Amino acid sequence: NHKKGQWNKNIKKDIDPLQQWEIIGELGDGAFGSVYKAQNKETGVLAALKQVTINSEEDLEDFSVEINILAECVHRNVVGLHEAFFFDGKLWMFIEFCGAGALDSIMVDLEKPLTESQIRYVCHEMCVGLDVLHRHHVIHRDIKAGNVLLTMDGEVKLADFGVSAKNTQTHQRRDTFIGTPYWMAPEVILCETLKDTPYDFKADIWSLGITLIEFAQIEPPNKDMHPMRVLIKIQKADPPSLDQPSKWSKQFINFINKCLVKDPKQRPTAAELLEHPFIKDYTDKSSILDLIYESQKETSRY
Ligand SMILES: COc1ccc(Nc2ncnc(-c3cccnc3Nc3cc(NC(=O)c4cccc(C(F)(F)F)c4)ccc3C)n2)cc1
Repeated sequence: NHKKGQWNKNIKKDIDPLQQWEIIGELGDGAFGSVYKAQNKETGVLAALKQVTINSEEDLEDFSVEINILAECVHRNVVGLHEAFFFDGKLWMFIEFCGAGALDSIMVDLEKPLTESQIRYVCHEMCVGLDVLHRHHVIHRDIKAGNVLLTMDGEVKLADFGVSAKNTQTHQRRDTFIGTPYWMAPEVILCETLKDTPYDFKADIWSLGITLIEFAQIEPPNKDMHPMRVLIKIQKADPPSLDQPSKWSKQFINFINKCLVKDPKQRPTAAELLEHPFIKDYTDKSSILDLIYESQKETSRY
């Protein structure tokens, strides 16, 4: 019917994805449907496949936002969309497979935090990825170690498994539920006017600061506190900092302090952070390749 929204050009219609792709495994049960490992029959390329049953036009619009974000923000530091299908009442998203998985699982498997040189490299790559998203008016809104993927050759990619990312252009807000509070910026909790203003992308910069503490200590600050109490504490208390500052460089501590400023107007942009001495021109991936090697040895032990 003519009322149907303009069809999303990034989604292939009425083609059976399993003609081109073969499902070769499961990647655990996600919040939205389940996620599989798939392989392209022709090219051998690996993908993470998410199938979502579409029950309404609104569902389709919601997931179209996600597909449009990925189709628009094509960059080595943002997880890539191979292709998307609408078939058999389901949306099929084939995402480039990142072989080493998410950084929170790596730290949990190895039962240790990242070293400062590993944090410097990952932080640099995350700032480049955030700059790409923010330049496309996309706010991630759930930056944390669990949404940072690593490929086997040490590439760092921003992902969003909770799918809270919001495309300010379409002002379509993803599900209104509050995500995990530990990484949440003060203004996001208070719903201050700054939420929907040119500063709302600054929330990702605060979450980046919290994520750097998570990389250094395996957990974000206040992790053992009840989530509701955390919301109040983030509002009231001074910004968190590293438990053992003497273990870390002055530059690292200074970088975190720059991200964890409560007033979003005073927080730097991702582009400005890329000029900070802690990460400026830092592209040495050797320390993260060691981490991936250790992590693969650890998990292949079973
Ligand atoms: C041992 O465990 C693992 C786990 C994951 C992996 N590798 C991997 N590589 C790529 N994707 C995934 C993945 C895992 C679970 C759920 N979803 C995954 N990818 C995925 C991501 C998305 N969407 C986004 O990441 C996304 C959505 C909105 C915005 C954004 C962003 F703002 F970051 F660009 C990103 C959509 C569909 C899929 C299948 N997992 C390898 C081993």
